[in-house]
Parts: sequence; C-alpha cells; structure tokens
Amino acid sequence: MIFSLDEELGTLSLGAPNPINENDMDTLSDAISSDTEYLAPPPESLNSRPRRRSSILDRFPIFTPANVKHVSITGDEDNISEEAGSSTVNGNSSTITQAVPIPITSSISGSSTGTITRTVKDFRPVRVLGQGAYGKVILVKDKLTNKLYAMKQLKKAEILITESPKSNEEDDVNLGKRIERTFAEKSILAELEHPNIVKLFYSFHDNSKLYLLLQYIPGGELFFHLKEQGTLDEDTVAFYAAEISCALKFLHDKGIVYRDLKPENCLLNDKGHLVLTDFGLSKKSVTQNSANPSEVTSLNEPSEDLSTLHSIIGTPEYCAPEILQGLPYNKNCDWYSLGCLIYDMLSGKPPYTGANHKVILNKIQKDKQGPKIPYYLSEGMKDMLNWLLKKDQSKRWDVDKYWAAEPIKNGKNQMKKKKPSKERTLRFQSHFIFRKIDWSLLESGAIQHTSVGPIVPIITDLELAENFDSEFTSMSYEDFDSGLGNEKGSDIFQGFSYKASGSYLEKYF
Ligand SMILES: Nc1ncnc2c1ncn2[C@@H]1O[C@H](COP(=O)(O)OP(=O)(O)OP(=O)(O)O)[C@@H](O)[C@H]1O
Repeated sequence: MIFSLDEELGTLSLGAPNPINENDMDTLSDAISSDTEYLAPPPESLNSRPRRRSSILDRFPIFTPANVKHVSITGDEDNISEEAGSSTVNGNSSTITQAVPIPITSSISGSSTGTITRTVKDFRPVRVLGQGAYGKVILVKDKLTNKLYAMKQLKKAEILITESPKSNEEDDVNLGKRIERTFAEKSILAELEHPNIVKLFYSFHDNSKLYLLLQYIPGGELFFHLKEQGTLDEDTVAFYAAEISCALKFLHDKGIVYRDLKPENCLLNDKGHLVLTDFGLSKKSVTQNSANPSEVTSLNEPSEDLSTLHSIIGTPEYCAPEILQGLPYNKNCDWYSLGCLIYDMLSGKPPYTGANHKVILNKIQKDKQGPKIPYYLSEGMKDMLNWLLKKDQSKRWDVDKYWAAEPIKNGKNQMKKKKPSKERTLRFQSHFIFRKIDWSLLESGAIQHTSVGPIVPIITDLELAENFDSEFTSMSYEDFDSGLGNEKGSDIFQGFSYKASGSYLEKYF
C-alpha cells in the first residue's frame, strides 16, 4: 500500500494512537532531503532475491574482555593460562593447545550445570530447515514427547579448521574468536526471554557436533515471504520494524549487540509475529550492568567494551559503514541495519549491494548525501530511513536514548520545546510510521495472544515446513547423528551443555 502524507493525516484525525506533533513535522520535512533521487517503483515480483551470507573478516584486533575463563583446546586443564588472551603451545604438533577465551556466562532461566540427559539419539530428523556456515538447522521430533524443535547443528571440525595451511598466531586468534562466538550464541540465548527472540531449550555436544535445541518457528524466514511478495506495504513494514525494534532495544538494554540483522534471520511464527534467530554474531558487553538497564551509557559515548568492537562482521549489505571501514563501533550499528532492512522490505533490495564489503563501502562513501530514498515512499518512511541510515554514527538517530515517549505530567508532555540540537530528539516510538502500533501490547508480548501479524503463514502441517525454501527442505540429513551421541567430556567445548529450567520448558511447551 502506498499512500501520501495527506492520506496519512486523514487517518490520524480518525483517532490514531500516536498523533504526530508540530515539532515532529518540522523535523520530518527538514529530513526529507532535497537531493532525494527518484528511484523507479519496484517491479511486481522480485523472485531473483539472492540469499545473503554472514561473513567475518577479522583483520582488526578485538581486545579480550577482562573476565574470561581460559581453557586449553585439548581439554588438558594443566595447560590453562591465567593471562587474558595468551596462547600456549605444548609441542605436540597434532593438537592445538592455544588458550582460548571462553566467556563466563550467567543463565537466568536455566542451569548450565544441571544434568543434561539429552543426546542427538533422542530426536528423529523430520526435514532440513536451513543451512549455515558450520552446519544445518533441522526440524526434529522428540522421540519421547513428540514435540518439535529446530535443532541447529554445528560441526566441531568446521569451527576448529584453520584457514591457512600454516598455523600462525593470527590463525590461533581467529580460532579463539570462532570458539568464543559459538559459546556466545549459546550463553546469550540462554539468558534471554522475549516474545520476539527465539528460545533455547537445550544445548549439548558429542564427538563431532554441537547442538542447539531451539523453539521451532514454523512461519519461515521473512526472506521467504519477501521473495514471494517482492515488496511489502508500509503498514506491514512499520509492524515488523516495531517488533524488531522491541527485540533490539531489549538486547541493547542487556548490553548485547546483535550485528546480523537481515531478512534471513527474521522468522515468522504461526501467528505472523516476528522472531529473531541466529545469535552467532552477537556480542555481549562485559561492562554492562544488565540488572539495571537504566545504567546503559549513551550509545554515542563509547563504553569500554563496545567501543572496542572492530571486527568486520555481519552481512555487508546490512552492515553499518563504520563496521565496513573497520572503525570502532557500538550498539548503534543495529539501528543502521534496521534502516537497511526497512529499505529492503519497501523497495525489494537493501540500499547498497555489491559482490563484497569493499564494493559496498565504496558505494556508501561515494554517496555524500546518504542513500537514495525511493520517491514513492511516504514522507514518514523517508524520514525514518534518513535518520537510521546516517553514514556518520554520531549523527544517526540514537534510538536507545530516544526510545519511549516522555511521561505525561499534569496532562502536559514533558518534552521541551524545540531545542537547537543536531541530535534527533524525537522519541522513536512516537514516530509517525508507528502511529498504528500499540507499544505496550507489543512490548509486553500480549499482542502475540490477542492478534495476528500482517502476514499469517499458511501452515497445514507443522512437519511439512511449508514456509521454508525447498532448496533446504529437500536436503538430505543422513549425517544427522554422525556424532554417535556420545557426550565428549573433556574437549574445548566442555561447558557448552545447557538445559532451560523446568518452568521455562513448561511455559513454552
Ligand atoms: N528456531 C528456528 N525455527 C525455524 N527455522 C530456523 C530456526 N533457526 C534457524 N532456522 C532456519 O535455519 C537457517 C539458518 O540458521 P542460522 O542463521 O541460525 O544458521 P547460521 O549457521 O548462523 O547461518 P549463517 O552462517 O548464514 O549466519 C535460518 O535462516 C532459518 O531459515
């Protein structure tokens, strides 16, 4: 649906929940840059949409956080180094003995020390749902309970393999980071409980693989639905943008940067609500006081840990320019990615595309005024995109800081009258594009029970995985239990196993 600002104002007078105020309108029209180029409307169907893979280019240093535990890859506890980031070689050429940082994690909803009784043998494979860098995601059925899960399998050998024939210091550092990220995915998911974030129920490992037992989200990837529909109307996009924003804000308040927002990682549940998956590239700040979100420092004030993020990581088309440049970055990079995703949902592709991160970076740098916003979008959408897609992260909308509307006291909004600031001080939730969103229903998760999303996936039989690409569902899973189900007690992945608390399991099953 394409509609003009006049039409939108007409809707507003019919009692929309978040009316736009005059100050906002000023800022809004300022932001619609005069150099906006007129891009052609999207073609009817964009079935040629390419699947975009996440990548990691560790050319820049990441400083090892202070409170990391060091274990030896061989599992030989005697080789554990006390010194952060150090590596040791024990002279045995056939084994890797670098000390690898494993993040110390806390588990809110479950226990990582409880008895883990699950093995791959407990599950029957139904079909493949997706394929990642280190293995497949498979729909599985619990042989005991008949419950369905999405099982993400990661091959240990693929994680441990070094890229160059000679093992040098750089290889060791990269290996350490790959292992750290594997643990981070498990431990970050284990501490999260949010309606728009996938749930982790169990994790375990055996001789050859690591396993994450996730809640099965049957509506498929947003990528799949975008491929079918080409583009989405503005109301639909605003709805998904609101659900994603809730998840990102929740993560940021816990000191977590997501770093891989793209349509492939956004799933739809049976009611059409959006659920983020794939936390393999997420990073948790070690300095964040997650118990007290109000203590989050401004995103523009580099915090000790997050300002040291340097890895060129993510999916280049959705990556903030500062990441592609190898500059330090912070949580604000996720809001740039949201801008890319909104742009993609509305126009059929992200603002910059190219064969690799360098091509994309060149295009971003050439575009002095920022990406060209399609003319056919409403003024509200143009405004949102202009503020999220600011090249300079210090000028980008600090969404975490300006998230919610000011509390209303004595019937008057506390927001000061226009102050001369280059910062965007409009509250994100009050933006015009979200005028039909009931944020309290959304943030509490109540909306998941009371209403369906704009696209309700067709599901005739959960086991058919009808909303997943046949490219994956037709794949073989013959190596499903090649790890033989034997728990390997003393290797580098020791401590990977996890079981959510009984009440958590009951609540979601
Ligand atoms: N909980 C889930 N329910 C249903 N499908 C899922 C679930 N988790 C993942 N998938 C499917 O599997 C695909 C791959 O999963 P995921 O992105 O976590 O793997 P990955 O190895 O991190 O991939 P990549 O290397 O591309 O980042 C997803 O894009 C999605 O289609």
